[in-house]
Amino acid sequence: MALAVGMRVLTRALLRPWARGLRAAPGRTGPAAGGGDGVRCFRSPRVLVEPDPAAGVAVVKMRNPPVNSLSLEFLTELLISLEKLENDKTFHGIIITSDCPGIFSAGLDLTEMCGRDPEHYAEYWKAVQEMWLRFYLSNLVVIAAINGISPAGGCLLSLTCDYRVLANNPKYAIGLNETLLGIVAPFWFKDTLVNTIGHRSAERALQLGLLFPPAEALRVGVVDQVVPEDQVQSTARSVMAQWLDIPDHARQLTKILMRKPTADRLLTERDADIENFVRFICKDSIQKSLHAYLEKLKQKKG
Ligand SMILES: CC/C=C\C/C=C\CCCC/C=C/C(=O)SCCNC(=O)CCNC(=O)[C@H](O)C(C)(C)COP(=O)(O)OP(=O)(O)OC[C@H]1O[C@@H](n2cnc3c(N)ncnc32)[C@H](O)[C@@H]1OP(=O)(O)O
Repeated sequence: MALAVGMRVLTRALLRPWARGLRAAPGRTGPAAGGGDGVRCFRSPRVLVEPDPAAGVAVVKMRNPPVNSLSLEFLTELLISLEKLENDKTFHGIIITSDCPGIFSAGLDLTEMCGRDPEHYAEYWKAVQEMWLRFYLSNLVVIAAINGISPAGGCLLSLTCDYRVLANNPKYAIGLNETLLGIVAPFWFKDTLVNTIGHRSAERALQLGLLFPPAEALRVGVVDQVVPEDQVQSTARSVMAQWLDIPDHARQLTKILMRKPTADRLLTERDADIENFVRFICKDSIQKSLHAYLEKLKQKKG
């Protein structure tokens, strides 16, 4: 228990000033209808939290249209929602899913990594690290109900969860496809994938930038279950019930035992990782590839 408490104190201490600022800002987040049972539901412009207090579960819906790209503001709102749910003893599990049809998350927001200054890149990267740390080490059971395509950072967010349910739709794919953009998945992205699918499969997937369609994602282990699209949420709910049957303290400590060594690697190298990112992303060649990639996305529309 002391270990679990220690980890929570540590991760809380890591909450960035940008998050503290936003938390204090009136009107950005606030209590909304949660029923007459005293349970509060928190909303923010890009995150909709639907609480089910009787089950001890909240559904966190990402709604940052058009593609749920993980912008600085969106990451901040996600972290604040997670923290509020963790601090509310009513909740033992969350289901993270998308409110944008066909897209779970398009990953990191490319516009945060293009044409900005080094200070911005550093701030953004710290927020990405924070998202990974907070979700990966959350004391809650976190289940991803993946109802759309989930490349790169979207896949990373799913990989932080305890269980992944993917909709069986041939248009959906999931994976760390960074090399296709000419960029390199950082060591903690890689570690998370290795912990999920093993070294050999991760090496192949990372070098080739593979985006796995549902059947392959299940075969390689990037997801735990593939179900018809209309059963993603209900499956996530029944899996959640099974996880919540386990005594919470034993499950939480086991989670920390499994994940702490991976998280510690980033925690001890956090500043160096930010410096590496800023150095890498500021390179002319990288900026050119990212600009070209964004242009290609825009031109796709015709
Ligand atoms: C040595 C190493 C040291 C340090 C580390 C250094 C490196 C960096 C590591 C960085 C890791 C990066 C992780 C990432 O997540 S990068 C992002 C990867 N994401 C993708 O490749 C997905 C891109 N998007 C798509 O493929 C499609 O948009 C998608 C999701 C299939 C949806 O398709 P569709 O419905 O047709 O929608 P559009 O393509 O038309 O897109 C609509 C609109 O959204 C914009 N957009 C899409 N994706 C992003 C994004 N990730 N960020 C920002 N904006 C995005 C797109 O441009 C369109 O904009 P418009 O203005 O035209 O409406």
